[in-house]
Amino acid sequence: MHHLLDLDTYPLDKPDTAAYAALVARCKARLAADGMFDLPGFLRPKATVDAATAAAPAMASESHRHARSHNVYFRDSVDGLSDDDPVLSKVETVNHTLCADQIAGNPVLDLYDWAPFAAFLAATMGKDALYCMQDPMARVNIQASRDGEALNWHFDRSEFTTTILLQASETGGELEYRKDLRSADNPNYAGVAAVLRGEDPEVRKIKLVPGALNVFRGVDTLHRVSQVKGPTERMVAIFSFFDRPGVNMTAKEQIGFYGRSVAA
Ligand SMILES: O=C(O)CCC(=O)C(=O)O
Ligand SMILES: [Fe+2]
Repeated sequence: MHHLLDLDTYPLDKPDTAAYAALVARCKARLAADGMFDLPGFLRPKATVDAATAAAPAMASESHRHARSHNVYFRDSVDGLSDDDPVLSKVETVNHTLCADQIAGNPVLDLYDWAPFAAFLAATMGKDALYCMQDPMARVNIQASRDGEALNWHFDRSEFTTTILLQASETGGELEYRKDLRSADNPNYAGVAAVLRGEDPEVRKIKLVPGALNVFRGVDTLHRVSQVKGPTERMVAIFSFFDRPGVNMTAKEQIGFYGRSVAA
């Protein structure tokens, strides 16, 4: 893994060392304070460029263009809210997705299947273990956003989101987020509406650098990727982990996310 990852700075391969414990403690503190941590230079510059370059032809020719009008919950209705509640207002998202079965040989798949990666992520999240998905499509996705496109405001369905930016756009493509906007027992609709109106001073913005590992609590951190501007597409690898092994999507889910299914 040394050729792919900066294991001198981030010793994921040495879980029994004080340096590893210190790194995990730092990430946990960042998650608690900011709802997010990022590790610049995690994927080495050459591996980052290689991953983006390897994905580019398939991205141009066979990615799934996913355009949708959605609310922050990706749900048609929410109990207790009328359909015209501002919290349910629709925003537009467009992006282009390559699934794991379309990026064979890409370095990001080697990283995904390297057991210390999941073990490290679990440690930062205070979990006993995390497991790779079995699903041949969903395991790792590479998503591109092109000139004028954005991933709009949403909460994630999974508790944590783990990404590595592979290629930045000239401008735009920043991750905007508002940590701790809701919790399991408080949906905080007024707070959600305030963010959507652009009136929450606690919204923060981070311009990720290519190669940085980024982890955030997407389930209660409202977030979006701002509109990309310029000829270079923003490309990000998204890694899916679960607290149990062997998770697959249903055929319906695959079609919903990717426009095709490989499920039996
Ligand atoms: O592209 C990013 O940086 C964030 C991706 C994201 O929010 C998601 O996949 O749910
Ligand atoms: Fe998200």
